[in-house]
Amino acid sequence: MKIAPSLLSADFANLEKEVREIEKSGADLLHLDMMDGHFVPNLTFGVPIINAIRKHTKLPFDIHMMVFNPEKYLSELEKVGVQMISFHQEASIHQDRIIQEIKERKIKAGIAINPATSINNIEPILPILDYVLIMSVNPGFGGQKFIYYTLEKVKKLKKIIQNNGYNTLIEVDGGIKAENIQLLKDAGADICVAGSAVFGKPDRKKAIDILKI
Ligand SMILES: O=C(CO)[C@H](O)[C@H](O)COP(=O)(O)O
Ligand SMILES: [Co+2]
Repeated sequence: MKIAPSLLSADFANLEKEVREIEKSGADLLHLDMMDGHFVPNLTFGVPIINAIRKHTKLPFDIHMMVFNPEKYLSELEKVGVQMISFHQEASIHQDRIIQEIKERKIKAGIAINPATSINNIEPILPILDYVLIMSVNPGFGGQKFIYYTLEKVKKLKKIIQNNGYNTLIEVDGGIKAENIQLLKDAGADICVAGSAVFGKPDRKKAIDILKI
């Protein structure tokens, strides 16, 4: 299973140092939470900041867009050089079109779903998705408690993917820590995002090693 540290819990005044350190600490991806203050009640960073940190690490960039009108940012993100983009099922009524637009740019396309959203809503588009991002907290903030009922969605989705022979990966995001990561492995998660459990710790390498056990 891959670990994607979320920059949301990093020291925003020292981003260059933070991303260099996380690359050396064994992170597989860098998870970047774009929030617009409308889709979620919080504002983080946009393309200029993502572009600034792109120069300091070779880690694949996993962009989690918690924004309305996600299609507005695709062209700029392509220029920056990002490898994965997910947008929220709840934020767009043109999901198929946006997925195609991401894939045309040779970027992996994912759809994110809130804890209260059923996976039935995304079943029709599973064949064209590279990954599904299952939120295990309500989007908007780092450091929240893991919502345990979302594990059932991971298990159900894994079965659908396996039964149909799809290549879709499952990423889980929110409240993931050493205490619950085994449950996510057992449920079939391929990528786990961890913000406070990695950037919130003084020794990031040790934090990632613990999650990978
Ligand atoms: O998308 C997110 C919040 O909306 C973050 O990726 C997530 O919360 C990571 O932080 P933590 O591991 O501290 O929960
Ligand atoms: Co996220």
